[in-house]
Amino acid sequence: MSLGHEVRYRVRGGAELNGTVFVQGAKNAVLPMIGASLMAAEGRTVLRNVPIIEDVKRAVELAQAVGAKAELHEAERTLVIDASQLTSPVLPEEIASRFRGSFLFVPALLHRLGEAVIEGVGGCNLGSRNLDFHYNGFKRMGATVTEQVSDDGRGSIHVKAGQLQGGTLYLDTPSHTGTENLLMAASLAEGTTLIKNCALEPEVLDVIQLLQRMGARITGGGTGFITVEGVDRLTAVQHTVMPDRIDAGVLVMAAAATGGEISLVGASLEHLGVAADKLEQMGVEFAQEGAVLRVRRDRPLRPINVITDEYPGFATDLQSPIMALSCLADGPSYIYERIFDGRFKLADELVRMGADIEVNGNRAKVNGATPLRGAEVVAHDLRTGSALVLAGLVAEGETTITNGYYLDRGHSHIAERLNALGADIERLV
Ligand SMILES: CC(=O)N[C@H]1[C@@H](OP(=O)(O)OP(=O)(O)OC[C@H]2O[C@@H](n3ccc(=O)[nH]c3=O)[C@H](O)[C@@H]2O)O[C@H](CO)[C@@H](O)[C@@H]1O
Ligand SMILES: C=C(OP(=O)(O)O)C(=O)O
Repeated sequence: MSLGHEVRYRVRGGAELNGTVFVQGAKNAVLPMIGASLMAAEGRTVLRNVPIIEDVKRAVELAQAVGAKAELHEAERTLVIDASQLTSPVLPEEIASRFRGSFLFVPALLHRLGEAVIEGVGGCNLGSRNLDFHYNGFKRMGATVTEQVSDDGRGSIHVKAGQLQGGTLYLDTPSHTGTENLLMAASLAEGTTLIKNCALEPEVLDVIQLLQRMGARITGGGTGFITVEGVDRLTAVQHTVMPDRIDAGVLVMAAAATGGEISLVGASLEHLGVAADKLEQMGVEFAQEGAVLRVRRDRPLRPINVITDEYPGFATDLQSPIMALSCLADGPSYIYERIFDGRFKLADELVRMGADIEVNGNRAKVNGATPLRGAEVVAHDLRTGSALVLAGLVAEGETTITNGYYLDRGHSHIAERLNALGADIERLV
């Protein structure tokens, strides 16, 4: 199977961005929602405002691989899932290893089939990305977790459970997908579950809303302590996926990089958390007008200090884009990456474009402002990809970004949307 790494993006820099752009539905909300929809044993779940991205296409393939009927109606941005006949507990490597969200199918498989076989979990390669919080939680609910190696040396993890039992669970740190997985597991477990140290991300709250609509009894979302009273069954419902705050943040930074004024339909300043404050300090002006966020930057960018943190802290997924933006700010910017230990591969690519960046472990110093020039650069992960698009928008000449599949994993029609604002970007296959 092609990995799609031959996709490239060509960006010609120099244009100011102006106009109106739509923020896509949230990748990190729709993926757990697809997992949740597999818990409904009857009826059809209808998810609206679904982003048309590669991760969603993989999730649809994975839902089909375990026996569900899943139809993605791209023009309507609507996904219809009928999970009445789940037939296989296996998350096959060729699909599951291409996106992190595959692991969010495990609770549904445990409840519906009594087991899940995980042949691989993908996602951006950001250093160590363990799943111990998830496995420990499932075990505390009565599941057994074993690793098996087949004759050809391929490993897989088998999680088995009769009826999962409620109990007291915790996350060592407030893991985003960890919270979602334990919430889903607890929703159909017998008895009451308390989950401590839960993630507060807006996507987690959106997933809770979907689960509640399906009949789950969940309280405490957004507080760090969540209580779930297990129920016997969940019902298929309709839900509209929240807007993607990371997509919104990248679009804000595109306007910040080029200057100009854009209106983001569906963006919420509140969802940007501390990132909004940091961008304001850099010189970006915001005006929230209902569901539309107006963004303008008409003075020189100032340097910034960024520490990534769980929500409402500065989102790690916006760290790469702000590194690119910092190259344009007049003076030294400091970035401290606290969530992932392998998220600075971008620095070398930006240096290739003329940036001056010193990396020391999980800290980086960006010495701005340096003029950027077009170059052939590599997207090492999704957010490196979006950061390089930002750099390409202001670089002199032409930038070619290889490994474009990563961008396609998380941004829907990014070239078309930016071109409508005045950019010059081509997706080359
Ligand atoms: C599909 C999805 O929603 N992806 C998002 C999710 O990833 P994901 O849910 O994988 O990220 P986590 O919040 O779980 O990870 C945060 C930190 O906890 C560590 N950890 C996590 C789980 C575990 O069992 N053991 C462990 O040690 C990780 O290695 C990492 O250092 O949140 C990240 C942090 O906001 C985002 O960058 C990703 O875009
Ligand atoms: C790290 C990311 O995603 P995933 O967890 O799906 O790899 C991301 O969205 O930047």
